[in-house]
Amino acid sequence: MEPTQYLNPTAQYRHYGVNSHPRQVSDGRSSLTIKDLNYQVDDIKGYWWQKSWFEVKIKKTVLKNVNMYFTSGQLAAITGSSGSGKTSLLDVISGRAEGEVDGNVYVNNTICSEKSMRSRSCYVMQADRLLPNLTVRETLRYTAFLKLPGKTTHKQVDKVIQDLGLKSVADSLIGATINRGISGGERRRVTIAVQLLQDPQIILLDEPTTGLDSFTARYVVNNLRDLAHSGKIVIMSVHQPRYDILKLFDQVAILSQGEVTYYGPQSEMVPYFTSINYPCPTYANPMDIYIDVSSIDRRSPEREVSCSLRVTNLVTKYRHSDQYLSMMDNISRGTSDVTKPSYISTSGPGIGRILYTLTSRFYVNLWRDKMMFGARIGNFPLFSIFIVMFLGTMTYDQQSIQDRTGLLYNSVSSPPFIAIINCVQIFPPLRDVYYRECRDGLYNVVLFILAYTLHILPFIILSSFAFASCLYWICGLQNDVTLFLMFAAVITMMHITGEFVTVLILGLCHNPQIANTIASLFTSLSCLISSGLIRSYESLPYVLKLVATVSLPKYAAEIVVGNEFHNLNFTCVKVLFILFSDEPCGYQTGEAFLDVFYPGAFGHVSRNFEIMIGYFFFIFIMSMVSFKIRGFPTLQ
Ligand SMILES: Nc1ncnc2c1ncn2[C@@H]1O[C@H](COP(=O)(O)OP(=O)(O)OP(=O)(O)O)[C@@H](O)[C@H]1O
Repeated sequence: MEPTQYLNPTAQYRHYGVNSHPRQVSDGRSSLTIKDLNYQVDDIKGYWWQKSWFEVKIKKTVLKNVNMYFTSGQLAAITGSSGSGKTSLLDVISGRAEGEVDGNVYVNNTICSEKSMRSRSCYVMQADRLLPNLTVRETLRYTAFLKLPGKTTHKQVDKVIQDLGLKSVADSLIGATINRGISGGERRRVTIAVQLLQDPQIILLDEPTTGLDSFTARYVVNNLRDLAHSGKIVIMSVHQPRYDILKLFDQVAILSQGEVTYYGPQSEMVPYFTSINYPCPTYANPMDIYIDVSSIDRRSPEREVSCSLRVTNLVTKYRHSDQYLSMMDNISRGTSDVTKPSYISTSGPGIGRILYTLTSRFYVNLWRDKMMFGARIGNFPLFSIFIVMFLGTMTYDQQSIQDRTGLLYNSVSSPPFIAIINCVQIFPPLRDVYYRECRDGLYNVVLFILAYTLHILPFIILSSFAFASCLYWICGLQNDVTLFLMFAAVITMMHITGEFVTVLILGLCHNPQIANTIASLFTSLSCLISSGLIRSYESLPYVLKLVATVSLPKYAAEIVVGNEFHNLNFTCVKVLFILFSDEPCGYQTGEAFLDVFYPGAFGHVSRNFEIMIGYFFFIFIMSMVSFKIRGFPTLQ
C-alpha cells in the first residue's frame, strides 16, 4: 500500500487536463466509443397477480446519457455500488441488452451493430459455467473446435494457456463442489481463456474478481492488464476494488444510478475529486471513498434525497470538468466520419464438426463421473431385479393375472421415472454451458439437443434392453422373440420420451428440483389415468378419457398387455369354500381379460407404435421450442 501518495494530491493534479484522455486514434490504436447512451428496462415490481391487465408498463432508466471513450493498450475499470448499472453498461456494449437502447457504440469510428460487436468482442460473465469433469486443456480444446477453423485450434489453445498462466494446471480437472478440481482463481482464468480463444479485439469482463481472494484477484487483473497492454481494449466491471488492484487500472469510471460521476485516468481520480472538495483521507482507499460519495443511502427518505442531490451535483461537476470536455472532443471528432457498419467475417466450423464436438464433450464429461455413468447405465436394470424378486416367475392361475398387470404397469411407468432421475442430474450443467455458448453464437438449440440425444441414446437403448430382458425372460412372459422385441421397444420409447419430457421442463424451468417435481407428477398422473391397468379406460369419466387419449402410457400399455394376454389360457382352481358355488371362474383366457380392459388391443399394435413415435417426435421438437420460449436466463 502507498496511501501517502495522496497526501499532496494537487501535485498530481497539475498533470490533469485536456490531454488526460488518450488522443483520438491516429497512432494505430483501436478505439471504442459510447455516445449519448440511454438504456431503459421494464420495471418489474411485485408479483404478476398484483398487477392489473391494463396497467401501462413502467420503464426504469438504467443508464442515463453515458459517454465514454476507450482505447486499446489500456485497462479500463467500471466501478460503482450495487445496482449502479455496471453489468448493464457491459451488456449494452456487447449487444446483449434486453431493454431499449438509445445511442450508439462505435468501434474505430464506425457504428457497431450487435452482429459486428459480437464478431470483434468477447464477454466474460460473472459465473464460471464450465463442465466439471473436463481438464483445463480439454475445456479449451472443445471450445476451440466449436469456435475456430481446424488447424488453428491447438496453437491457439497453447497460447491462451500460456498467456493466462494455466500451464501448471492444464491437465487438471475443472472440478465442482463435490469433486474438487482447480482453484476458484484458476477456474476464473479458464473462463477468461475460453473467451480469448478467438483472439478478440475487445474484451469485456463482468466482475472477473468476484469471489476471489486478494492475491488471486490481483493475479487475474494483472493478466488482464498484460492483455490490454498487448494491444486489446479491455473493459472490466468491478464492485469496489482494493487499492493495489485500483493501481493496475489505467482508466476508471464511477457509476451512480446509471450516470457517470467520474471517468478518466486512475492516477487523476484523487486530484479530480480533491479539486471538487472531496479529498481522500490519509490511509484510506480512494475507491472506497469515491464509491461511497457516489452511492445512494436508501435507509430513510431524507437520506435518499440528500444523497441524490449530492450525486446530481457530482454528475454536473463531472460534465463541466476539463476531463469530460476533452473526452467529448475526442468523441465528436472520432465519430463525425461515421461509415457503414462493418463486420469481421469469420468462417466457423461446420454443423458436422459442432455436432461431433458437442457429443464427444458430453460423453467425456459423463464418462469421467463414474457415479453418474454407473447410474445412467445401471439404475434401470437394477430396478428390474427388484421387480423380479418381488413378483417371481409368472404362473397361469387366476392370481397370475394380477401379477402380470402389476409387472406390465411397472414396465410402462418406471422407464420415464428412471429417465427423470438421470436427466435431472446430468442435463442442468450442460444446459448452463449451452446458455453461455449459444449467447456467444457458437451453436443453436437444435444442435445442442441433437448432441444431447446422440450422447444419451446408447445408454437409453442398452439400459432399456437390459431392463426388458430381465423382466421378460426371468418373469416368464410369452416365449416369443418378436413379442419380446416389441416389449423392449415400448420400454425404450417410454424411456426416451420421459427423458425429453424432462428436457422440455428443464428448458422452461431453471430450477432442477422444481423441474423434477413437475416431471414426476406429470408422469405418475398420466400413468395412473391412462395406462388402463389401475382403472379400465372404458370406465373412466369423459374428461379423464380425453386426458387418457392424449397420454402416451395408454398406447404403451395397450401394446404390452395386448401382446402378453393374447393367446393365454388361465387355470381355474376353485378353493374349498366356493367349490360348490355357481360363481364363474374369473378369466379363463387372455382374450376374455382383453375384451374387458383393452378391447381390440392386439389388433392395434402397429397403430399404437405409430402414435408412440409421433408422440416422441412431438415432445422432442417441443423440448427445443421450450428453450426458444424461455430465452436466456440471467447467468450471473
Ligand atoms: N433486464 C432488466 N430488468 C429489470 N431491471 C433491470 C434489468 N437490467 C438491469 N436492471 C436494473 O438496473 C439496475 C442496474 O443493474 P446492473 O445489474 O447493471 O447493476 P450492477 O451495477 O451491475 O450491480 P451489481 O454490482 O450488484 O451486479 C438494477 O437496479 C437492476 O435491477
